[in-house]
Amino acid sequence: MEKIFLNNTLPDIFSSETDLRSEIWKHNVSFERGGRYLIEASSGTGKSSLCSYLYGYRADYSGDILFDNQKIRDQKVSFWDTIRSRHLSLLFQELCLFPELTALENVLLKNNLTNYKSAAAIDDMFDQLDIAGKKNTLVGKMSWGQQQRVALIRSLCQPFDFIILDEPISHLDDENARKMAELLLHESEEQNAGIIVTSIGKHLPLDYSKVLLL
Ligand SMILES: Nc1ncnc2c1ncn2[C@@H]1O[C@H](COP(=O)(O)OP(=O)(O)OP(=O)(O)O)[C@@H](O)[C@H]1O
Repeated sequence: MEKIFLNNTLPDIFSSETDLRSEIWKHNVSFERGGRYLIEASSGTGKSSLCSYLYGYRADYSGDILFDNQKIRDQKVSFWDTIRSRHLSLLFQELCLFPELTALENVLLKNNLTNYKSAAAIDDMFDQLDIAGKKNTLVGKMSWGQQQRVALIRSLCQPFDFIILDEPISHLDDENARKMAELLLHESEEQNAGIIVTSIGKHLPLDYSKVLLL
């Protein structure tokens, strides 16, 4: 996938809104593979809705969203299976890790779908994010900031053309945010992938090619 295109897209819930200041809703917006995009949002402007639309969980919007030239509305489960395992990775704001599994088990669940990363490469990522000692800890017993790092590692354990990160550093200090950005950038450059980050506060420190207000 080379391009994600939003064509006059608007969540149904905002259809009667007369004071939209968004640079995304009701606009034509392109996210290009290889680009780095920051979406700055205030609470309630539809950040989670946008992520749900792009990941195929919801379609309560007007206008269109296209992956390359293909509209994503009404696509079959098999389309989304391929997209989610090979083309688009999402780090959920709520992380969606399994608390009753260890950090490593959570990561392997994803990696086993494509065997994209070797065991050594996964170990390296735990090292780089300073949570090597937590690999065998149950996620339910980890802090939220530690869980955010596990969720990033999991999101990198698949091939992708684009990666979407929904408020990835809300619970991280600057040093850990920097380490996360470094790992993300390295992995994305290897795949020439596009990065889309949302933020309502602290920004993941990247050299963004475009900043858009939601
Ligand atoms: N599953 C849903 N179906 C329909 N409308 C929804 C759904 N979830 C949220 N909304 C509505 O969409 C609007 C935007 O909500 P959304 O959760 O996308 O915002 P957000 O920018 O992510 O907010 P926050 O940063 O506070 O989490 C809200 O008015 C909300 O009521």
